Amino acid sequence: MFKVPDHQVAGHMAGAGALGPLVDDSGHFYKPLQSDERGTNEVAFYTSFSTDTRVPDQIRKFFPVFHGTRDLEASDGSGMHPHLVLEDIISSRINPSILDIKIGSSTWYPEASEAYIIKCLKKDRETCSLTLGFRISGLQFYGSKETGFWKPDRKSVNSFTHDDVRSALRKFVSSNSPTNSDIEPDCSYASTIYGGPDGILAQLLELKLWFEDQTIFHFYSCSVMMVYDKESILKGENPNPQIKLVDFAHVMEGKGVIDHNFLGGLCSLIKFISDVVTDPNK
Ligand SMILES: Nc1ncnc2c1ncn2[C@@H]1O[C@H](COP(=O)(O)OP(=O)(O)OP(=O)(O)O)[C@@H](O)[C@H]1O
Ligand SMILES: O=P(O)(O)O[C@@H]1[C@H](O)[C@H](O)[C@@H](OP(=O)(O)O)[C@H](OP(=O)(O)O)[C@H]1O
Repeated sequence: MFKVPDHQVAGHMAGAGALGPLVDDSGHFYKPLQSDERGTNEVAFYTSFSTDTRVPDQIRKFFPVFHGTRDLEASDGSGMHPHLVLEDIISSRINPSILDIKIGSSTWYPEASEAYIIKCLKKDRETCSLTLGFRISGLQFYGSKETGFWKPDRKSVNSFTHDDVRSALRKFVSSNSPTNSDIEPDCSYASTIYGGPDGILAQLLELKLWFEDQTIFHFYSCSVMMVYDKESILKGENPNPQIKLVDFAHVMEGKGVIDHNFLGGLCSLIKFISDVVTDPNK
């Protein structure tokens, strides 16, 4: 039985007459192929990535597992449509806190059309991408049974300033309510979620090491998803903080050159997160 995902935070969403992803009970996430070259490009990326022996095994855990493509009844009611069949990186979690962070100061690739470059550059300028090297694309933070989720709409997230980004990265790991802007985030989960040998910072640093070396792919407009279960912390269980890369519609060949656009953004994100870990009371 296919349904609209409960916890999607960004991107094209399924809805009345809108084409968007679906999930089922088997732990799969079905992303409809976008009708232009974005769809075929994303399939080509997953196909080549999953068979490329140059990709180290320990790096594969940062990508959703790819199970090919499948024709499904599209969410917009337009009939059968091809979908990427991906590992659902969220569905096994209860009340997950999620951040979708689009990496790179430039979301457009050099070979793109003038019209596409203009569209992306406008967005990169209006958001934090150009100045920070990344922008928050979407988020949902779990507060408690009483407050539920903080899930600001797309327009508010796109207008985040540097201070808003800093504050969001603190709220993500705080025990107090994310919805109440008068309360200073306490960052009391910073060491559990960001820090430690299995924390988000360690994972980002491992990914960075690969990006310092790999010249196979250039990941334009790709996101790092960060996710954990806040309720598990409250129960004294492992909140299982994880990063995963998603959205490969604009991955280009690296042609022997490092992906300095992605690497720069990743370094900037790492610095923001290390600041929270080093000085949670700032
Ligand atoms: N494998 C996955 N498992 C679970 N959720 C996912 C997965 N991939 C993506 N998502 C959810 O869907 C959202 C959008 O994903 P993605 O960026 O791939 O879509 P898109 O429509 O191409 O986005 P955009 O409009 O930014 O290009 C993510 O923010 C996340 O909430
Ligand atoms: O950041 P927002 O406000 O969610 O805006 C979307 C975002 O910039 C996507 O990256 C873009 O898809 P591409 O990267 O694939 O171009 C999409 O274009 P679209 O509406 O033309 O699909 C935008 O709507």
